[in-house]
Amino acid sequence: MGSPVHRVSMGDTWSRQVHPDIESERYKQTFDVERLTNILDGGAQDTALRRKVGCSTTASLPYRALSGSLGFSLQHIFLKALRSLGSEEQIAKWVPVCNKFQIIGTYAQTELGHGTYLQGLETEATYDAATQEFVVHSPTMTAIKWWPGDLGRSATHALVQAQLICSGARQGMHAFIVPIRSLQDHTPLPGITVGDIGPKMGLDHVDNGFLQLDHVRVPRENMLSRFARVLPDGTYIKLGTAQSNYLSMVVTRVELLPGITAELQKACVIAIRYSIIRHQSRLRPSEPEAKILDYQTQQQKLLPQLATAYAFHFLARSLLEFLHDSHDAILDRDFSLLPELHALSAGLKAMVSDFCTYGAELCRRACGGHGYSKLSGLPSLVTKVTASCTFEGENTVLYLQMARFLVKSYQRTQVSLGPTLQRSLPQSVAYLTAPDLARCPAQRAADFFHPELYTTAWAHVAARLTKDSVHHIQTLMRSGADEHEAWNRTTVIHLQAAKAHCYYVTVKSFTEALEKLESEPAVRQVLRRLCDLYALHGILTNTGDFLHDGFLSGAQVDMARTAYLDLLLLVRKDAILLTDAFDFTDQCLNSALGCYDGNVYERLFDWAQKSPSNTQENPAYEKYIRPLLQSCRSKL
Ligand SMILES: CCCCCCCCCC(=O)SCCNC(=O)CCNC(=O)[C@H](O)C(C)(C)COP(=O)(O)OP(=O)(O)OC[C@H]1O[C@@H](n2cnc3c(N)ncnc32)[C@H](O)[C@@H]1OP(=O)(O)O
Ligand SMILES: Cc1cc2nc3c(=O)[nH]c(=O)nc-3n(C[C@H](O)[C@H](O)[C@H](O)COP(=O)(O)OP(=O)(O)OC[C@H]3O[C@@H](n4cnc5c(N)ncnc54)[C@H](O)[C@@H]3O)c2cc1C
Repeated sequence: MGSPVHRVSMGDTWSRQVHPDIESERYKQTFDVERLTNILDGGAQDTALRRKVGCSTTASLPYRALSGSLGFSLQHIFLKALRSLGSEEQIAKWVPVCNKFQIIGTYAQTELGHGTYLQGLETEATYDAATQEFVVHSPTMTAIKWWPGDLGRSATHALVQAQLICSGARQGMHAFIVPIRSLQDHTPLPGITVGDIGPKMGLDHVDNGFLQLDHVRVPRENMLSRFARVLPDGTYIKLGTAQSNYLSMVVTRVELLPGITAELQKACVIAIRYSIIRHQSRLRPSEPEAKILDYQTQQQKLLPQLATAYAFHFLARSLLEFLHDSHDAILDRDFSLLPELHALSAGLKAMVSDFCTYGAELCRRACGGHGYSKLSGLPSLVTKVTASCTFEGENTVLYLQMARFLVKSYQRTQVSLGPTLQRSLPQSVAYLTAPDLARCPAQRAADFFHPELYTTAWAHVAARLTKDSVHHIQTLMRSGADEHEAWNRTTVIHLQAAKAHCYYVTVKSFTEALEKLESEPAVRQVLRRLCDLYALHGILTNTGDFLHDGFLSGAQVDMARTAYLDLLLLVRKDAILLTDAFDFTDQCLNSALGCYDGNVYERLFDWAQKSPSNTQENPAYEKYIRPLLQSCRSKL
């Protein structure tokens, strides 16, 4: 078993001596950090493998190690789309050349004029039976592909999502592999205009690009044909549903979750380690300046974020398991699980990216001025995770997809009650037919430490908001609105229902993960506190939803708050160990505030002196400052 990676630090002078403030936080080990790391990885062997790969590859290529941002991430998405949408023959042809990086792929779906509304995509792929080719074309300016990652300067091939036109009809969005640059000299191929879309808010290591296609011809075999086929004479054979070619987005949304969650985990590691080193003001006039993590408000800022980072780890694992269990069936064209999988992937990607963005920014602000310094690693982390609220589906739109699924599920309970329905409702919405608990049974604060109690509370609120949204639609339609207007005028309530449902799913997946840890009592206890904290933090930041119909009384909210504040003190004791368990190397954190050894000030000063503004000639002096000073002097 390799040495814990979080001790593989910057390798600079200060790595040799751990700061006493942070060292003392590691003495009292209430649980085995290495065991928790193993649990997060899925086992000791997985930890060893991750460390081996992580250290040998990223550390040996320093540019890759910085903040863990790897290049060519779209190759992975190109491959996933290929595996979801391609036939076995197409997979056999294209996957090996991708794996060997003989080609560099990107996923080109979004256009200048459309990102969300896929039915509005304008790029066309018209079948020419005479030559058995597709003519892929951007008919308008707004059809130009815009945003695909690695397209600006790197990709040689694009998986282009286009409206298929064959047998004289438009057949909807289909995927086509289009070579865009020469494999000999990387110049754009005939009919291809390609480049970078220019500066962005973050993700500077990714060359997001544009692609304009002028009647580019590709062979018939380049249309990914798992769910649809075009015969040599142009006959269109549909093998899936209207949304089959959306499958790659479902897969990507699920598989992005661990990476998005890792950004919040890193922000928590940096901010919590810094909050142990940073002393500021006094808790008692007679005492030395306090570690800022000893202020209750600092605990309230950071520790629920730490709980969220752990909650999302187990949520992502549970959704990945669901994807792996259902993906093969879907590839075999059994679409029975697809609606639930789509709804969960959409809603949970929206929630995880929303909360990770909010949490990373909260961690940054909790570090005061040094959190505004790029040397903290936090600003780049915040701008990077912010992008996840938009890419792979803009969050509002994705929450509404979840809401659509909740409404349809609830409507099913209205047409036929009875035991058969309970079995047939998808597992994630089974609570819609469960007997409703009108009132929370809590009698004292300690009752809120029972997962069953807070899971039921979340299910109650999610069910009420879903029913509320359906009744709102029905009321509007009775007053004369058509279904589309009624839907749109209810979307604010739909969003509330979708968010409550996503929070319920997360709480449930965390409690289920804990049930599997019976053989790890110490780790289970510390994770149980985080699960309690995550659930109660959600209740206390949405008390209105729980008070609304009297499910919780005011007195019970006070009990929940008492339990919550007690939890902050308990989790505070294990905070450093819980951040160590994520096992990020210092290179990956790329932060002067978050290093394992805690020597913050030495690194801030050292890194500042090494920053370009201190190591390069200052042209401003000769050009502006000296003339200014001289002109002012001459007037004295
Ligand atoms: C280090 C950094 C690494 C970064 C990597 C970043 C990579 C980013 C790559 C990208 O961003 S790729 C582009 C991603 N773009 C999107 O995600 C587009 C989002 N828009 C959509 O998914 C659809 O247009 C939308 C769901 C919003 C609407 O779909 P529709 O236009 O078909 O309409 P509608 O909402 O009426 O859905 C019709 C039916 O299809 C179903 N449906 C929609 N999307 C589906 C889907 N994906 N899978 C399965 N079913 C789906 C939907 O549930 C519904 O079923 P029911 O009629 O039974 O209710
Ligand atoms: C960093 C980054 C990387 C990306 N990488 C890729 C890539 O590799 N490949 C690729 O194809 N694309 C990529 N994209 C594009 C991304 O997928 C789109 O930006 C995203 O799907 C949103 O579409 P849009 O930009 O057209 O926004 P729009 O859909 O125009 O949304 C704008 C606003 O309108 C609202 N809105 C839109 N439709 C509705 C609706 N039906 N109901 C309510 N509100 C609505 C949205 O909520 C949002 O507030 C990337 C984007 C970013 C930021």
